[in-house]
Amino acid sequence: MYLYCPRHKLYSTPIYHSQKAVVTASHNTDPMATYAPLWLSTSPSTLSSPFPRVGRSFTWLASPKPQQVLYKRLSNSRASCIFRKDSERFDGLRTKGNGSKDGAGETDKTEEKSTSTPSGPVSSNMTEKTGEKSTSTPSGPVSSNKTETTGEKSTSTPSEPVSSNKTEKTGEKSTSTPSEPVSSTKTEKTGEKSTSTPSEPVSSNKTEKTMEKSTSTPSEPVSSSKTEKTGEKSTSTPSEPVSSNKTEKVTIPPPEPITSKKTEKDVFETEEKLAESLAKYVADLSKTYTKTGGFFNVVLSGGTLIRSLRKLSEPPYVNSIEWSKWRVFWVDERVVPRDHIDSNYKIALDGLLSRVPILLRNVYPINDSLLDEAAADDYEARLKRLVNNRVIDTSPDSGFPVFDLILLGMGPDGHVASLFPRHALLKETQNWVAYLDDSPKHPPKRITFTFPVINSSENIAFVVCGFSHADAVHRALESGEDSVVKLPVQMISPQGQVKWFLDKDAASKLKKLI
Ligand SMILES: O=C(O)[C@H](O)[C@@H](O)[C@H](O)[C@H](O)COP(=O)(O)O
Repeated sequence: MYLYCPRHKLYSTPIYHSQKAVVTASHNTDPMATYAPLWLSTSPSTLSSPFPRVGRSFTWLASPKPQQVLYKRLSNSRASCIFRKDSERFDGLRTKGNGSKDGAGETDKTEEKSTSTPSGPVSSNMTEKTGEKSTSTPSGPVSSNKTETTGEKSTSTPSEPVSSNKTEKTGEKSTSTPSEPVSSTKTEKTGEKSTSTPSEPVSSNKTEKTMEKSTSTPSEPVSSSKTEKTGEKSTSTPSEPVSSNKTEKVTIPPPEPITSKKTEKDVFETEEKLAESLAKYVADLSKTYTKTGGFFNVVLSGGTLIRSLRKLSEPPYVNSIEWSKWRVFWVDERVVPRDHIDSNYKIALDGLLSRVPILLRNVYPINDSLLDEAAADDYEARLKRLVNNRVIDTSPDSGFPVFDLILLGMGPDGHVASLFPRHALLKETQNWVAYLDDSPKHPPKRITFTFPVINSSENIAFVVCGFSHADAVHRALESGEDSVVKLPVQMISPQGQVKWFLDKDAASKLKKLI
């Protein structure tokens, strides 16, 4: 099923059978503003009845084979339909950039070419391939595809044009079932349901490095438990046509009613077993996001997290993961030179990235020639260029960047990233990246993602080991809404999935294990 705007000869998102849509109001500057799309009951030649007016809802008819999906799923389970000319590529698509020097941290010349660096939250049109239906709960992309528009230049000779208007991701869902945890908890909250089908294994990405064959079998976490919470989620849509000076979008609730955002926690007997399960989780997500050409935008923390990711640099994952499709960012970073012992980039490079065939060009450390606030501003501007070039998704709701996976540690005081208890940055709601020079954890000067960015992530995984974290883990997972002063970790409430990887010590003060 397509939406079609006869006035602008624009096709739109193919819609699945029985989906409902509501046309909301639009900016009159928007080429689609004046007209809601005309429904195509079968193919462009047989247009269905005149299109509904703004504000009315209507049901998609039977669905012919969709061509291209052009919508971004909104965080509250609506998807805004963004049309494109049936014969034209996306405007703003870059031809293959001349790229920049390979190597981590080199400014990507094509990044620089983007004309605008959005000031606040960014909304951008995205290419979306069909998100195939899944029956399972979302852990993979809610629906996020990115047109590859920057010269994502590989360090190896690209076998195909590095940048094209090729779409990169399908809304595929991982079929990952983590190795049986001894305990894991699933908390159901209202959220969004992905509708992608379980992904098939991607072709393995042969690594240039040979590693000893690992004989380890996926680990058995100590315990796991699932609890269900339900809640209403508003999918408010304008009841009245809104004045014509707003952006008109077709908002499409998902084919099925929204379901739950899950918080899972797996507890493992040892850190070794945690590391094995964490590697499988990350590899499964990578497979989901990189299937049929998508990229996997991963965000790392500092601290002991990297050590727990070590299994990714061993077979089978070092060979099976499509590392060339990984892009790596940092949720926080110390404002020190990249080769400094305190640098999270150095920790990750030494502990993981130098051991896997990742393209260093797809690794985005901070610009270590900048100090203080400038380092944060620069990283934020860089992210916005990548968003503008459709390398990173944005949440159509909030305009903040949407990463596929953010891997977080947590301090004993409940800090996450470099967001510390009672710090002013906990209240930051506009900037994507903030600077602080009073970190209670050494070193004092850092940059950090803010909560709006962290909470826009499609998947968040906490990796926490050690008895010293047990109190904060208990407060994060069991203190509920009643705690007067929230720890930073309690302010993590993403639209996507949250999974906790805990060793027994860190989970030792949890009441509900099974
Ligand atoms: O740059 C940092 O320091 C980290 O990003 C920080 O947020 C870390 O993840 C926690 O402090 C947990 O650190 P440990 O895992 O070492 O306890």
